[in-house]
Amino acid sequence: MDTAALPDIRFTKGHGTGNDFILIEDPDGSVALTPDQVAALADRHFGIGADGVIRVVRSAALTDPMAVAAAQDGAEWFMDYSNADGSVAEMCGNGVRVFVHYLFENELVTGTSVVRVGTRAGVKTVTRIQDPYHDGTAAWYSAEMGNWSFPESTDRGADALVRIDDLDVPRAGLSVDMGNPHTVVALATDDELDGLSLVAAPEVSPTPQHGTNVELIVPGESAGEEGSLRMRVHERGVGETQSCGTGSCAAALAARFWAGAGAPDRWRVEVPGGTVRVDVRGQEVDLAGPAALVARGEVSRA
Ligand SMILES: N[C@@H](CCC[C@H](N)C(=O)O)C(=O)O
Repeated sequence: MDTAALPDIRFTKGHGTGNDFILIEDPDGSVALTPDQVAALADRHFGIGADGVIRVVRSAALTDPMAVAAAQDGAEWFMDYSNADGSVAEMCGNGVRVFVHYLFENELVTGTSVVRVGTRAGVKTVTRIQDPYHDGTAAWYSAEMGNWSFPESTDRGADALVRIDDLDVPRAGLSVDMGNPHTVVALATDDELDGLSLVAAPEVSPTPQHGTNVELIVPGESAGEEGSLRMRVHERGVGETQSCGTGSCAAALAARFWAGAGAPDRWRVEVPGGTVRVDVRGQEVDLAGPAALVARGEVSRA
């Protein structure tokens, strides 16, 4: 990492199901990193390494229209999220849980278990909850992710063709708008999912104007009212990651759509980095999962 290109900054490293982030606390909005600086920090060989960089900043300190709207809506804190390549994304489902965990652990918010967070995809309400799947000590949060949508053509169940290394023929994909763009592809077996290389970005046609995250899923057995699926993901602006929160929501919505009438509204999503839970509530969706902070440090030219 060329530290000369970076301001002196303190950082915290955190993750949600292995989707890892560098958090920079900047309450007054004085640390505006360039895309190159974000990419330098996130570089796994020459930097700290992360899937994304999150600035923890007061909504009122920014001029971004979404931050201005968040401040007017009473959301004190804004999640300023960038992908590892320095591109800005609208939303990060794992990131918003880690963000709220950071606020609590650093006493930037006290006396409540519910926080409303400004994001580029609108204000999200995040609540600390009990881990529904394990008896461990992991901190879990549920985020109201807001509205989702399929494209208008979805009555056919697919609206894109996706070419993936190691698969001979393109597969049908379903686009899901979670505030950020997703394309979900169902595969037939666990072996097919596990055997794929996701080093290269899957090619999606027609090419989405702003790119897309691509989720590969294998739906599993339902347990009572809860469906299940396994997922791997290639994230826009990052590459393959251990988990994607908005991607898990998109995957559950696609699996539920493909399963047809009577499909469950609750889905357990197994990703390489752990387990998250998705609840569909009509045109809205909630995402629950763990959040952890693992290290603190300082980037310094001294
Ligand atoms: N990992 C995130 C999604 C981050 C943004 C994504 N790469 C994009 O460009 O849309 C999540 O947990 O949702």
